[in-house]
Amino acid sequence: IPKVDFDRIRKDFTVLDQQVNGHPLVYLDNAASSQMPVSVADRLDAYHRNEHANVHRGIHTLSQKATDAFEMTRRKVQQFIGASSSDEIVFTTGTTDSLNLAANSYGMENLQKGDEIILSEMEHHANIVPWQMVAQKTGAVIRVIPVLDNGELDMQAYKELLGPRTKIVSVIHVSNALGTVNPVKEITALAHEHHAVVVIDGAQSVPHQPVDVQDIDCDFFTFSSHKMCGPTGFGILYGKKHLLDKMPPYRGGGDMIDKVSFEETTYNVVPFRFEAGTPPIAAGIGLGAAIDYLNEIGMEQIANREYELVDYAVSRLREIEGLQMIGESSNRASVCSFVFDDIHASDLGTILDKRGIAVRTGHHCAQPILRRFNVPATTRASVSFYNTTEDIDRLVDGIHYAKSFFE
Ligand SMILES: Cc1ncc(COP(=O)(O)O)c(CN[C@@H]2CONC2=O)c1O
Repeated sequence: IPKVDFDRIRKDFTVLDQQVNGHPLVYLDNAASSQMPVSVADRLDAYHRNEHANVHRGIHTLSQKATDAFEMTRRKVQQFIGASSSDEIVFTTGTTDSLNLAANSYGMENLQKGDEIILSEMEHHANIVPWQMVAQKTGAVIRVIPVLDNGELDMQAYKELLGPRTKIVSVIHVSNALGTVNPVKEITALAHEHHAVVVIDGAQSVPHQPVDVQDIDCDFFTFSSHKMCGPTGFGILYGKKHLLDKMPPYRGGGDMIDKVSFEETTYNVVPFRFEAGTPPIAAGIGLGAAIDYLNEIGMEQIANREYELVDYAVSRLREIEGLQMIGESSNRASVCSFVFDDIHASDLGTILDKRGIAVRTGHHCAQPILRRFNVPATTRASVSFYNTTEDIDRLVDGIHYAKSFFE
């Protein structure tokens, strides 16, 4: 496989060419949202300028062309995550929407009082709150897999939590707060031994490594376009066809119906049953362009590049006196989270921004895991394949500069 020239790749991200506060931008907030290559921005521009029309029911040419381009993304997503059919690809507005759909449609239909939903201590709020809402309505109970001191799941505790009342296991693939990559294939196999259904929150895995949902054998898988070089406002719920077929829609309106009368309404087939109203057409086409871009580089190459960068970041950060990494797992993707005893994360983030360095500080919509590590906030640097070791060096220099303020 020819080695990818990532220096040339970086030039595709013109947003990185700017100055921030008089310094060249160093963008290390990719876990929050990735940047968009020129080819995706151009695709969106071309659609808006020359191709826009509403999709699915138009009989005129422009509508058909927009429909073809939009539905092409469904097939691209199917191929990208290794689904067996494009019918298993539901378009949503993002991972949060996808998880709410899984919880409100599959959850509400299949949970009885006393049934158990297993989550983990490191979940993002998008994979906690929808299940709490459904548990309140159904009387189901939420059980939580603890996280070890190194930021990995306590798999022994997980095995002990599994039992005859376990109906759903919903866990994060890669922690957006710690960077830990969880053994989702093993988690799924263990859950299936107890006839539980498995939902994987893949928001932080799909952008950074090859994902094969049939190999994992999970029942549902969710992710967002804006974390994988695509536009915001668009995401995916993958679901095994035999499960989606039995799920009721949880949002009603146009397109998701077959026949409507005031006496009775019948629904469209899967996946359209779950896609009410005019979809974010441009964003869907933009995601298709993002997948083309990622496929051209190759997810293996992207994963290897990012492992190199995150390993370099961890080794350089570890040299800094007083820095405490939160989440020490060697099996990590993209994210480094850290704290200092004597510098609050938001102060550090503000000073880094003054030097053109973009990181995220706070609880990263994962308050339980920060509480577990007894920290109010962390500073999180998250890399993507278009970052460089110079970006990491600038981050480390920026931290030393910030420390000088507090010494
Ligand atoms: C693991 C995980 N799950 C769900 C979500 C929600 O995705 P949407 O916002 O696209 O619905 C995020 C977003 N990550 C947050 C967003 O900002 N910083 C983060 O780490 C996430 O990292």
